[in-house]
Amino acid sequence: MSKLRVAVLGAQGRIGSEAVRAVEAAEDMELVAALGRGDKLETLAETGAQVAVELTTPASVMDNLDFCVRHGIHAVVGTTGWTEGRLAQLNTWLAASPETGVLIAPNFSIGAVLTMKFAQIAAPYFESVEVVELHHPNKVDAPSGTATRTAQLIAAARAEAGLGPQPDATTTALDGARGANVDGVPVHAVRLRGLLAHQEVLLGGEGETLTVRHDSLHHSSFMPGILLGARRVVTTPGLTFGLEHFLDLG
Ligand SMILES: NC(=O)C1=CN([C@@H]2O[C@H](COP(=O)(O)OP(=O)(O)OC[C@H]3O[C@@H](n4cnc5c(N)ncnc54)[C@H](OP(=O)(O)O)[C@@H]3O)[C@@H](O)[C@H]2O)C=CC1
Ligand SMILES: O=C(O)C1=N[C@H](C(=O)O)C[C@H](O)C1
Repeated sequence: MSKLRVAVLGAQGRIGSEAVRAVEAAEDMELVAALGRGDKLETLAETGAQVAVELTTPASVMDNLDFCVRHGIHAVVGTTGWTEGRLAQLNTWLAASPETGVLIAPNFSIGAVLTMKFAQIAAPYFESVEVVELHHPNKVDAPSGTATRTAQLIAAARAEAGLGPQPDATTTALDGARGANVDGVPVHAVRLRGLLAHQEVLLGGEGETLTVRHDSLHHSSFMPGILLGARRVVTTPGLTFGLEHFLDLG
């Protein structure tokens, strides 16, 4: 059977360099391009890449995806910075290239995907919920894509269960003291040397709390998700948001 032809964008970066090694080590894949900033996107077409793994920056990702979708190259995207406007733009591009698939995964690690799922399940049963994400200090965006997605899922689960606003008597606060407000869920971002990627979801009800915590201790935690995404995206046209759609989580 022929190997899946995979390219990595952001190949010299922290996660991109790990993805290059993972693709090279995968028996069913061939690494056909490893591109960094300034490299020509035309290389993707010239090398016959079927899937581009996009691991760059929020400032670069849209131009890269525009090129990929126009050339019918499927994409597996870990880069953060997704807004409603950006997703709408991407869907417009995909509508003009209906055979092409794009997976955007706020987090490729199975533990992080499960954290989101567990938080979603727990959310209707607790009056209060806050998200704390903790990352290495070289991270350029805050809050993390994972924390933003987690808060959105929690907010949707609360709304569906008919829960109102959270209790919070704060009337005076320093800027940022209560975190970022993502759909009514406070999200706090910590940047600390020594950390990689971590998240806690704190849930509180009368007389009890529940904490769901996940730690990515090495970039290898993201690799099985990236490889799974590359294998599945080629037969999944359109936009898929979240790796959970490629997992059987029940
Ligand atoms: N979904 C997930 O599971 C994960 C997502 N991420 C996300 O992935 C992204 C990358 O993270 P990280 O590796 O830590 O960041 P890095 O800054 O280490 O890596 C980004 C790399 O992309 C390069 N780059 C920038 N623009 C382009 C471009 N147009 N074409 C090709 N390469 C480009 C940068 O080059 P230069 O240094 O020259 O600017 C750099 O080498 C972030 O958005 C992060 O949040 C990270 C880990 C897991
Ligand atoms: O920048 C990182 O490192 C990470 N970014 C992603 C995010 O913003 O959620 C995923 C993971 O947290 C690591």
